Amino acid sequence: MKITFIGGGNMASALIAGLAGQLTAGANIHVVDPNPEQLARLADNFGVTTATQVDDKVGDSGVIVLAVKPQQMREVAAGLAPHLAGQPLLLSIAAGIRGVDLARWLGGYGAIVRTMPNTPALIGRGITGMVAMGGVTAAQKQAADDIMKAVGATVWLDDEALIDPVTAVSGSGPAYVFYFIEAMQQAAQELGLTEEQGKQLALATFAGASQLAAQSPDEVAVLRERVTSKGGTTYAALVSMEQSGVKQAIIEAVKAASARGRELGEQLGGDGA
Ligand SMILES: NC(=O)C1=CN([C@@H]2O[C@H](COP(=O)(O)OP(=O)(O)OC[C@H]3O[C@@H](n4cnc5c(N)ncnc54)[C@H](OP(=O)(O)O)[C@@H]3O)[C@@H](O)[C@H]2O)C=CC1
Ligand SMILES: O=C(O)[C@@H]1CCC=N1
Repeated sequence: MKITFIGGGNMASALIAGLAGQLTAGANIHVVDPNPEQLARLADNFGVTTATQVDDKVGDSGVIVLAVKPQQMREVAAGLAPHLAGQPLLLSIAAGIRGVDLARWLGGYGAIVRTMPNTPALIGRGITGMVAMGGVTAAQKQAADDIMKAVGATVWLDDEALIDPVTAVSGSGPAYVFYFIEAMQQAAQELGLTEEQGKQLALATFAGASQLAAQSPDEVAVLRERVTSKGGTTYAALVSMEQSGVKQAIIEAVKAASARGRELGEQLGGDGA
C-alpha cells in the first residue's frame, strides 16, 4: 500500500511511527511538508521518502492522508485536486473540516474518509473515530480501517456530526490525561516526593487504573467506590474535588472542545463557496 502524508507534523509523525514497517514498508510512505528538518527526521527514523511540495509520487499513492492544520486544508486541497486521476482514498485527520467542504475544495472529489486519531498511535495504542463520505468504495473503507487499526482501535460512526464529540473525547483526550498527570506530579513534589518518584507513581497509577477499568466487568464508578474507604484519604480527596467542581469543569471542557470542532468547520467551510 502506497501512502502519502500531506503534512508531517505531530499527528502525522505519530501515525507514521505506528505504520512504517508494520502495515507497509517505510519506503512506501511519502511525506510532503515544507520543513526540510522535519522531513529529514522522518526519513532517518522510518525510511520514508519526502518532498517539500506535492510531486508525482503523490499521484501514485492509493491513499493520501491529509494531516495539515484545519486552517491550511483549503489551500492544500485545491493544490491536490489536479493529482487525483488515480482515484486515491483521501483520509482527512483534521479537526472540524466537514467532508462536504473538503470534497468541494478538491474539485468535487468524494472518496474521503474523515478520521479523528490520537497521539498514542505512536505506540500502537491509538483510537480513531471514522466516518466515510458517500464516494468511498467498500475496498477503500477497508483500507482506511486497516491503516488506523495498524496504530490502535477504530470506531466507525454513521453520523458525521459525531466526529466533533469524538475529537473532544479521544482526539484531544490525551492532553487532558497529561494535564491530570502533571497535576499529580506537582502535588507529589509539593508533598515532599522527588520528581522521579512523583512521575513513577502517577504514571503507574494511570496505566494500572485504566487497565483495571478496561478489564473489569464492573462500572468505573464501582471501581472508584472500592478505593474510597469511608472517612479515609480518597474520600477527603474526592470531597475536595467535588467542592472545587472538578467533574463539572471536565464535562464543560470536553463540550468546549466539541463546540470548537463544530465552529472550526463552520468558519473554515464558510458559505459553501
Ligand atoms: N496533534 C494531535 O494530537 C491531533 C491532531 N489532529 C489533526 O491533525 C492535523 C495536524 O495537526 P498537528 O500534527 O498537531 O499539526 P502540526 O502543525 O504539527 O502539523 C502540520 C504540518 O503540516 C505542515 N504544512 C503546512 N502547510 C503545508 C502544505 N501546504 N503542505 C504540506 N504540509 C504543510 C506544517 O508545516 P508548518 O508548521 O510550517 O506550517 C506542519 O509541519 C490537524 O488538522 C489536527 O486537527 C487530529 C488528531 C489529533
Ligand atoms: O487540538 C486540536 O485541535 C487537535 C485535534 C485533536 C487533538 N489535537
